[in-house]
Amino acid sequence: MTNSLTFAIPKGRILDEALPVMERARVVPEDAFHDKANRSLTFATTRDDMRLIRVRAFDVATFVAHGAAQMGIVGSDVIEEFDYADLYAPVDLDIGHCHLAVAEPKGASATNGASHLRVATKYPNLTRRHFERQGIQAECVKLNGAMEIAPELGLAGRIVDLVSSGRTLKENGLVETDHILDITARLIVNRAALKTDPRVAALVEAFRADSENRKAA
Ligand SMILES: Nc1ncnc2c1ncn2[C@@H]1O[C@H](COP(=O)(O)OP(=O)(O)OP(=O)(O)O)[C@@H](O)[C@H]1O
Ligand SMILES: O=P(O)(O)OC[C@H]1O[C@H](OP(=O)(O)OP(=O)(O)O)[C@H](O)[C@@H]1O
Repeated sequence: MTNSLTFAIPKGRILDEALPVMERARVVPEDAFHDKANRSLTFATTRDDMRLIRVRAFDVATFVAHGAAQMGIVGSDVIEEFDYADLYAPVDLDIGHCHLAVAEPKGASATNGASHLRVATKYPNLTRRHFERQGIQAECVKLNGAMEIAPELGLAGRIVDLVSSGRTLKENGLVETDHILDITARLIVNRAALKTDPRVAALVEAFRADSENRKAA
């Protein structure tokens, strides 16, 4: 067998939408992958030259950028936050729709006139860039989840986080004040692998063709 391809996918919420897209590109995990009790992180696929790894969303980009995985699926939020030069995102998969937003406690108007702000977020780079464009220096407090409780506990006056239905903000007494970035999940590939391994290029074409078929339908 030739050297194996490694395809990285996030373990959380994109997964359900990603699996049918992957299946149409003939990337199909073994049955054990669907067993919630299974603690394995590596899974065989129906291709004997490909395996899947299931990792955290931010780590998908890291594995692919370093060539430890040749390709993967991840939200454009993660791609933009890291901005890895070795990562190429050739196909918008039109799944995992959400947006990145600034939010603050209802009635606070905390950003008015300030030149320096404290912001709780999982996205310090995107946050700093967003506020820099407004001439504001953002001091970021890095959290990995549950950003929405930070203002109430005095950790930061506002948050930058993903919003989909808006329910999490509402149920935590926050309102959106700025829409930063629309987000969808993308196919990502390692640039060197794309140049040197024709199987990677063929898979990119399979995902691209599926995406175009869906757009045309
Ligand atoms: N509310 C949402 N609606 C739609 N897509 C979302 C939403 N929240 C996050 N996403 C997308 O899903 C990705 C997170 O995927 P996932 O839940 O698999 O992450 P994870 O690996 O479980 O994250 P964590 O590191 O928090 O454990 C985000 O990067 C974003 O692209
Ligand atoms: O607008 P909504 O539809 O309410 O979705 C927004 C929530 O979804 C994401 O969290 P997720 O559920 O992925 O959990 P996390 O805190 O572990 O990231 C995000 O961080 C928000 O908390």
